[in-house]
Amino acid sequence: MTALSDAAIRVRSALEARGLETPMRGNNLTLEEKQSRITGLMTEMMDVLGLDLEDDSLAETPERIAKMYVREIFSGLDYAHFPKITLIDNKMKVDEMVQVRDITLTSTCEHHFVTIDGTATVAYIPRGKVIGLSKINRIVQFFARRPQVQERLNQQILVALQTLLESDDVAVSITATHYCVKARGVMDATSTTTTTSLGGIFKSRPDTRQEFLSGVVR
Ligand SMILES: Nc1nc2c(ncn2[C@@H]2O[C@H](COP(=O)(O)OP(=O)(O)OP(=O)(O)O)[C@@H](O)[C@H]2O)c(=O)[nH]1
Ligand SMILES: [Zn+2]
Repeated sequence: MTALSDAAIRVRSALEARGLETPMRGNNLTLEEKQSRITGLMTEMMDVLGLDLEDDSLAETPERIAKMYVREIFSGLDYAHFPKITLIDNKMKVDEMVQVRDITLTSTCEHHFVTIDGTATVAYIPRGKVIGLSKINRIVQFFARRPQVQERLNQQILVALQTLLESDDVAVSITATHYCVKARGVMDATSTTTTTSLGGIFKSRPDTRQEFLSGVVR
């Protein structure tokens, strides 16, 4: 088993303490065991649907789906995949907002297991440390690679960054299309959902809040 990084352990504890962790019971299965179990279950599901698993196009679908779940779209359930975090001392004494806009976000709705397709905007006010820019995108991706509801995803990214930066002054907003709304059910092809979580002075100071939100709403 891979040892978890200090960053991963601290982020997981912070989420647990706030009741924001994804509901997980965990188990001792290895990646290979998970893949093999899901392959069997997908084979059964396709069989129940009456599909011909001997067809050359369908034969490997159960295995493909299992690999996709475990190693790609649900890989964020395992903190062994938490990104390596680079923090540097704020020697340049930045004290204004750093804002990263339009971070690509692809997640999966936990109610229907279909795609959530959107973007995230993240901002923070540097205190003692500055975080490597790409690490913000990687943290967004890590939590997106779980079955999610957008509200929890938004909060998990916020708390992860607050924990790593040791500062409350972080803001996160996500705008996304839910394919469970667009491609089935209510079949609304145009609506998008925006969620926002504000911490520290983003919440308490109207001008800071406004500066962040003006970068989100175009
Ligand atoms: N708050 C929230 N709701 C979500 C999210 N993703 C999907 N949902 C909603 O979860 C709800 C599940 O409702 P149910 O009535 O159990 O499911 P359903 O019968 O498939 O409902 P319809 O989607 O209305 O057909 C739906 O209203 C979805 O739109 C999300 O990220 N946040
Ligand atoms: Zn859904």
